[in-house]
Amino acid sequence: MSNDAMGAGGIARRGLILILSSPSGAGKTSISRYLLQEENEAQPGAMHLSVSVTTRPRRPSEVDGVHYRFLTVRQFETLRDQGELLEWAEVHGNFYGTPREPVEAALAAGRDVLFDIDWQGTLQVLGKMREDVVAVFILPPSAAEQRARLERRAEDSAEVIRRRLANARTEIAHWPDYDYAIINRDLDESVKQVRAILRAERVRCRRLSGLADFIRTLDQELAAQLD
Ligand SMILES: Nc1nc2c(ncn2[C@@H]2O[C@H](COP(=O)(O)OP(=O)(O)O)[C@@H](O)[C@H]2O)c(=O)[nH]1
Ligand SMILES: Nc1ncnc2c1ncn2[C@@H]1O[C@H](COP(=O)(O)OP(=O)(O)O)[C@@H](O)[C@H]1O
Repeated sequence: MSNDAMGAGGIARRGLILILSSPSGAGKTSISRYLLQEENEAQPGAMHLSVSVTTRPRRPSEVDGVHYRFLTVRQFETLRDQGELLEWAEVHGNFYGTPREPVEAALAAGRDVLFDIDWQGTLQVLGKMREDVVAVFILPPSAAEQRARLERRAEDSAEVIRRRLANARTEIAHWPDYDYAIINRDLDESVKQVRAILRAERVRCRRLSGLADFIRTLDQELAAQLD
């Protein structure tokens, strides 16, 4: 495929970067999973997940290379120092970063790319690629529900859960940096809302790289009709 995928009505468009951020336990990983599944069922290959690198320990349910690439601090620093990360941050005492090359390849192939990154990474990507980014903030319905979700997930120690809840206060303060906010009460409803955002953002005029040609042709047709 060329640099641009086909947008609505067969008009070529650029891929976009969809960022989902949330305090831990709000549900962004769950939303991402269903979103990817539904989008790629609707149009195979439409959406690519950016798999981050991290120095945090792997959770029992996670697969290396699928959910994250798990690295030592030394390996992480090498990638970062070689300029291979589009953005990176320290979150909850561990390093996380987005490998640059797979993102560039996906966008160049006209695919949309999903990022699950925190507010620090979001600011870096906004600084570099604002026009391509749609940033969505996912929030839990309440602090009690957020804690209950982290406890039900049962993949982190009590100490790790405490730290994540403490960091949530800093994270939610960054809501003004985002384009959209979703309160994740019902998972299906939240996935629907993200898909509605995507649907609209895909037909933003500035993403429709084929629009100028389409309008030129339309204008010529109109002129010919009036001759
Ligand atoms: N800046 C940045 N943040 C990331 C990246 N990958 C994950 N994160 C964020 O790091 C935080 C912790 O993620 P994780 O350890 O998976 O815990 P969870 O949020 O409780 O599922 C979340 O806010 C993620 O969005 C990345 O590549 N860059
Ligand atoms: N809308 C929801 N209602 C109830 N439980 C949810 C909802 N969304 C996610 N969960 C559950 O809450 C826990 C945390 O969700 P997860 O997607 O891992 O959050 P995050 O990636 O934001 O840390 C998981 O056990 C998940 O199944």
